[in-house]
Amino acid sequence: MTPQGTAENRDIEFENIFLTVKSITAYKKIIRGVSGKFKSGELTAIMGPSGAGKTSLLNILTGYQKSGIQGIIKCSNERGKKRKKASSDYRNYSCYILQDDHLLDYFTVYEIMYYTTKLKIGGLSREENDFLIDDILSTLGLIKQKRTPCGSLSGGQKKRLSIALELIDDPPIMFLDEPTTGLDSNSSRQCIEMLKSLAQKGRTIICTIHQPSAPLYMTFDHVYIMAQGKCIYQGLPQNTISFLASAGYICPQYHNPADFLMEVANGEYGDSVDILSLAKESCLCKVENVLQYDQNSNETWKRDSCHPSSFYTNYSTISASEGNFIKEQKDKEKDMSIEPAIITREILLEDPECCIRKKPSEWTRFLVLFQKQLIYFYRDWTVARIKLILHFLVGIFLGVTFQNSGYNASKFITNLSFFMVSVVYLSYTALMPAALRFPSELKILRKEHFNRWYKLRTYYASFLAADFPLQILFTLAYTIGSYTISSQPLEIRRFLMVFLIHSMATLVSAGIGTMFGTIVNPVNGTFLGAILTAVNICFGGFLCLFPQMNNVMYYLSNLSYMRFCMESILQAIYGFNRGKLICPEEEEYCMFTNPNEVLHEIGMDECSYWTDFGWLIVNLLVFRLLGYCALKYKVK
Ligand SMILES: Nc1ncnc2c1ncn2[C@@H]1O[C@H](COP(=O)(O)OP(=O)(O)OP(=O)(O)O)[C@@H](O)[C@H]1O
Repeated sequence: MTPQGTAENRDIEFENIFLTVKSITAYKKIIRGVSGKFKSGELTAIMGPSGAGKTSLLNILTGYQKSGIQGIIKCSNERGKKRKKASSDYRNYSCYILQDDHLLDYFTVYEIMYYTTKLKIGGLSREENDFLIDDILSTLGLIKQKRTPCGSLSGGQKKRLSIALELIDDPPIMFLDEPTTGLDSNSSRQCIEMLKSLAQKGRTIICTIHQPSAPLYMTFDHVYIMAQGKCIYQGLPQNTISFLASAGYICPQYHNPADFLMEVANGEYGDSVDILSLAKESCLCKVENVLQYDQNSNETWKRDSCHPSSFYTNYSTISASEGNFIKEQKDKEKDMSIEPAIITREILLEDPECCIRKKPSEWTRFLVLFQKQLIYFYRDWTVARIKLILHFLVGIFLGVTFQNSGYNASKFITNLSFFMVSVVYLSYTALMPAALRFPSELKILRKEHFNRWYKLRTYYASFLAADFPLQILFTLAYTIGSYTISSQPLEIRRFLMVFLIHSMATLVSAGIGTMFGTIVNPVNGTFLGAILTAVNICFGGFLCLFPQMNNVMYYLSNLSYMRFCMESILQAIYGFNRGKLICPEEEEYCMFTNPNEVLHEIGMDECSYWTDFGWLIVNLLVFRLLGYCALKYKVK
């Protein structure tokens, strides 16, 4: 139940990892044949100058980066009983805490922990759930902030909360990208000490870090130093200075070894990367050779054998052939296929089921996510309340503007304008927020989905289930005022038919917004959405009447959801045996008093309300499906 001490021991070993990415003009090698081993029970720091490839390596090890990789990653448990598994299984035992903390500001620490526990672990009672939450929050020193909204937490507290969320299902392997970035030295120390205590309980913890202070550097059990996509040192932090000295780089007295290492890696003492990576290679070779003779060797011995004094001798003998070695390495890199290959992952697992807590069903997750969405809508007053009030006020405003147009035969053109304006208003106000919403939530979604909190389709279904009623509520707020004040026929049936089509216009355009906003960036998403809406308006059958459209445009108008909206609304208003329109006494002449003549004049007399409604349903399904596909593509 508790997070402490229950993690399965798993080591991570990787060999000859290469990463090639395609930039705009050419292929670029980011990681150049790195190997290493990160042991369970240890806190490992991946360090190096900016651009060294730390995050790229972490992305490869976590499975976040999937293309352009070559090499082997092995994950084994304590006893190392071999068992092959697919790469997705490897991820089942790890979590990845990204550099930025993507948290929902409107939830308190307890609430976010509560819902995440519900998403990750099935079958817990409320008491068990609360016990687990308190235990984790106490471990991470967040118990006092239990009722604090996430948006009000400090940077360090947010980082700890991100870790706490991933500790809920007690992953044996944890990856953290720069957990101390943005923290002051005291918070950085607390964070690293907390990670170290978690590692001591058997977890494999790997993090990237930028230039730690000297005491912090010595806190790590293992450091892995990178420069220019290569590993230049791996081992105990305490051995760094003597390792560098053996390679000819003498650390000045009282100088932070981590700083000195970075200076060397940055080339401040000449081109050192190849020399150091060669030095490190020879050190490792020596360790491996000796290990072959002594299978019972323990870890301390292994590290000692990597001590520079023993290494130095070895390095001297190899340095004569240094040029050849470096050339060999470069040739090896050239030989690597430019076309990215998929990485081979070999998983060595004892019993994969034993360390996984019971997962909740997707239905349970759906309910939890649905509840979360509703709370979010309720708490962010800009999402629901302000929109509801504005829709109501705008409905009244437009109703007054188009007053009496509903029954007045002399104002039938004005009445057509009223419905066109209504459909356009509802479309724009649904499309724009939808185009902006997912891009802003994509990072949270990506993190949670990557760490297996839920399936994407579960999230999407819960979003739709919470969003649809809200959109329909907004539409109702608009329709009530505008319909009655503009004097449309006061018949429940006709009102409901218009309301239904207004709702469809809202839901279809929100689907278009989601699709565009997800595929391209928010700026382009709103731009494309605005263009599509403008084209749709032209095909609505009012600005350009269908009888006056050429054949090609008329058939193209079948692609416009606004055409179906206008046809069905005008059928609901003027069709279904409506009585004659009133021609006021002050008017000398009314062209049409018969509603059928109005429909005939605009070429909509042969339309069917329910057929048009059916086409709107098709539009809705198509755009929502495309929105889901776009989201899936972006998240993956
Ligand atoms: N998709 C990509 N296309 C082109 N270059 C890339 C791509 N991804 C990473 N790089 C380059 O690879 C190098 C390593 O990037 P990475 O983010 O791994 O570095 P880092 O060591 O984590 O740096 P920092 O400490 O600044 O975060 C950088 O020079 C970066 O510009």
